[in-house]
Amino acid sequence: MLDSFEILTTSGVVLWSKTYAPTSPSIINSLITSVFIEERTLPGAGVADDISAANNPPYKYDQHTCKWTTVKELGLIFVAVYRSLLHLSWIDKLVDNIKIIFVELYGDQLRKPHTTIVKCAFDDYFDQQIRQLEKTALNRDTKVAESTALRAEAPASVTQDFGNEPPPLPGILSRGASKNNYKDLTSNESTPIATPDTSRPSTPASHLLTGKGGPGGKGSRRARKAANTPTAYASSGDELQSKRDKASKPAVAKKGRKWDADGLADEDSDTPLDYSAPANGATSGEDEIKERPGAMKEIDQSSWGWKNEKGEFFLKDLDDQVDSILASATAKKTDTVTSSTGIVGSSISAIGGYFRSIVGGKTLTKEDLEKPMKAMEDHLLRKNVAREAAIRLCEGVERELIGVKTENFESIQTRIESAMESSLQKMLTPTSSHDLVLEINAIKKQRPYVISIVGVNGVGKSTNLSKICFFLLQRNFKVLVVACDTFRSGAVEQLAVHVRNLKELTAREGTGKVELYQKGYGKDAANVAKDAVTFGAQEGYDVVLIDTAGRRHNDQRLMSSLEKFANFAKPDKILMVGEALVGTDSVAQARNFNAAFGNGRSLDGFIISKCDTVGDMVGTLVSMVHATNVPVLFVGTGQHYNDLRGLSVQWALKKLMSSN
Ligand SMILES: Nc1nc2c(ncn2[C@@H]2O[C@H](COP(=O)(O)OP(=O)(O)OP(=O)(O)O)[C@@H](O)[C@H]2O)c(=O)[nH]1
Repeated sequence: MLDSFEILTTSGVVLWSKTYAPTSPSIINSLITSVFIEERTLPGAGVADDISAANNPPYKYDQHTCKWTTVKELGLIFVAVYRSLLHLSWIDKLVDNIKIIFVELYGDQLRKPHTTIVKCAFDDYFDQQIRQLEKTALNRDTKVAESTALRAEAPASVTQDFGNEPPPLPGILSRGASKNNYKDLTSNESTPIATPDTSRPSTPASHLLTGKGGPGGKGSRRARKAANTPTAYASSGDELQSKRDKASKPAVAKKGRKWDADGLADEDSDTPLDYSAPANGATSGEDEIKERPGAMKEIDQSSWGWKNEKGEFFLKDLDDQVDSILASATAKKTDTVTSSTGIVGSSISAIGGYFRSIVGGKTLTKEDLEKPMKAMEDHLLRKNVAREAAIRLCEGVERELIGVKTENFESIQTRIESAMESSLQKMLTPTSSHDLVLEINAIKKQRPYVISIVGVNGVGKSTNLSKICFFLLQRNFKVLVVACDTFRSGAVEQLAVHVRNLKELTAREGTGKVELYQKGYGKDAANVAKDAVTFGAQEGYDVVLIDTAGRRHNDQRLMSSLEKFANFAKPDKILMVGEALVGTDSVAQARNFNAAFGNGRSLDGFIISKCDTVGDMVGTLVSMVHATNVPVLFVGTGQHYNDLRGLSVQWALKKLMSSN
């Protein structure tokens, strides 16, 4: 458990702080005095070097430990204080990330001479990091728990090996892994800075900073949303809205909506969820939605999208901003490292290290490879690859290596690289061409090309459908977007917002044409899809893009309605969106969706969404392909309409083999 975090200048002025448990000011005062004022030599202390928190020795005082890092150029110190009894595996990452984010946000202001920041609204950014590191720690903990359970069944000689990763340790997780674990003892307001109370008394404040409050001072996205109280959201914003609504209303027992075998709502079972236009026959476009009070009319643009300097729309939130700050800092670091290495570079040395005991001139046997392959399997598990997929990949590598005569350590390492590369390549490379543009052009004169998007709830179906739509619009196609999520309240409006954004982009760029087809809620999705395809053909659309309701892959009833859907809509492509974050469940998700369409119909491809949020842990794409032999066609890399990429096997390989 973290007790407090402070950002202060080397002269002792506190720029920002957050306190979770009361701590004595003398802890940080003592750190400053010992390390920064008296410049006592601590082994490895890096005041002058801006080195990472992990490389600065912890400073211990009165049952507390301080982890810190510095930015010499700006004279800044970042300190986290926690009880020495605890081992917080994520603490160095927190300190380093906070340094990167703070410098990115306020660096320019701090560089200006004679500037004083009166108040800095950094709380949101700090909380975001705590949340994110908590989530990562939780994922790792779950994975290792699974791994440990499986190892318990393994022979005693097989020991658990975490490689370079520290084993999971109690910290945030030991307190229940909930985002409410921390009680903020400071107010919700950011800590005022540079006041006598918050300045460290032991040193002169030579470096007072003033200014307008930095980027955070403009108000967080969340704060703006709350202020605007919008009626519809383009992305998960509607979830926030519903949370606010719930909080402000007295609890009323809610009657469950009943669904029949086709996923249709029993009309009498509950209040209709239809907030869209009255379904008065074949409707297209968002105009009719607008006619309904409280639907689209009052949308405040700041609630659903941002515009960049060119005036282009994109969806963005705090997570996105922080991720891109950290990613660009990592990219700068990686550039320097990788410039002297190959695609995988030194990263594979983590696994190559297991071969050090094998001397040159030996012909490799299965026994020689047993330990290194186990290490490689663990490495892949840490990358979010499901166990059975990791085993299959390792078997491929093992097959290539057995019987190979070793020369020296370097040559084994190169062989592992190429064996793993070819094993991955075999798994990930589609066996037939999937050039969407070619396929659409081939049939567009006769009928529209029909694409439907399926997947579990919240994985990014609508967002990635919109990205595909944007891709098609840029290629001048005429696209009909169909709202077949007739189930979740707000889904139609959400899609309408995407269509409106895309229309605006299209109008500016003068390419393609897009309309929305929707029949509101509670209708049979298969019938809506069929009607939409007929409508699309009549109106000369090139592509019909169908969004569907999210469903749990193990919900028999909702999954069975996919068969009727496929029969009625007759899609040319059924694409499943799988979330990169999903982990081991990916195999079951992929298999169940692949088997749901009946009549020999199966999935045609995956879109792996949210790859930007998992760093190097892109194993989900391997797991899903392994489970089904269905190729990954696209990866989602963010929340902007152009954050969609075709799969590059080299990119996946580099991520999977890196030792981070
Ligand atoms: N960072 C990131 N976020 C994404 C990506 N794709 C989608 N999202 C976000 O994921 C959230 C859910 O996306 P939706 O498109 O609403 O998901 P959905 O599957 O249609 O949701 P349901 O209709 O409720 O099942 C939104 O906040 C999106 O902005 C991606 O590639 N990267």
